[in-house]
Amino acid sequence: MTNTPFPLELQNISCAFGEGPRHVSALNNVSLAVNPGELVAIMGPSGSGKSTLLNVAGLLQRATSGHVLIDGASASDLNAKRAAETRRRHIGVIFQNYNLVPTLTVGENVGLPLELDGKTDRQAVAIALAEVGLEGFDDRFPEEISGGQAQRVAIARALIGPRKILLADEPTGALDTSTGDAVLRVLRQRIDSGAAGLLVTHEPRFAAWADRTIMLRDGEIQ
Ligand SMILES: Nc1ncnc2c1ncn2[C@@H]1O[C@H](COP(=O)(O)OP(=O)(O)OP(=O)(O)O)[C@@H](O)[C@H]1O
Repeated sequence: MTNTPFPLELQNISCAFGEGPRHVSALNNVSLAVNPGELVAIMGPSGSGKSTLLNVAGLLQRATSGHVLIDGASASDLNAKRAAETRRRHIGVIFQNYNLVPTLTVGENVGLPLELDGKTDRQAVAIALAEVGLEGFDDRFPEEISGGQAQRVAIARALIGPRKILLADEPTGALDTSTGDAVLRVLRQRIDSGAAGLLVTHEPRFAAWADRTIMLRDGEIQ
């Protein structure tokens, strides 16, 4: 019998920045496996390595040592182009800052991951925008919407297409309580339909949406 691989697995990840007196060990031998349909909250004090862990899992930051496995295949040594392709096809990342492209409309921003893969799909864009409560916003530009709406556009962009891994770094930061809950509900629905997720949050109230919580301290799982 073969074991089904985890959608996302981190094996013995260490990540250091800087040299000499500027050396910082952000992550120290962190291992974590996430099942399909599982949302794992990552909590811990400021500077404990939460964002670094998310960036390594999202192939945005290379670990100093250890492996990132996606569906059992090593993704740690991909070059930048292959890492970007893998991210676009399999991983949705919601950043603390929204990273919307100012010269593209809301609809174009949301559809960008599909567009880059040559798969324009206006219907998928409309569905993703409706999921975050922004139907009809397609033709607005980022400067014409509020901070909370921009955050929801970024979430729609992260959710579009069949992403098997969803990574969210304080996704509720700029949102009022009820909109924050609505966003978590959308994330939770995607997880319940089979995606694997990591959610960095400072708020126990939002961590309560996760199936389990890991605590980081000084780059180590407690
Ligand atoms: N690019 C970088 N260069 C140098 N040091 C970095 C870099 N990125 C992170 N660090 C350091 O690594 C450690 C972990 O940072 P990280 O951003 O992962 O923490 P965090 O838990 O997400 O913090 P916060 O809750 O404040 O966002 C910190 O000491 C930080 O200063």
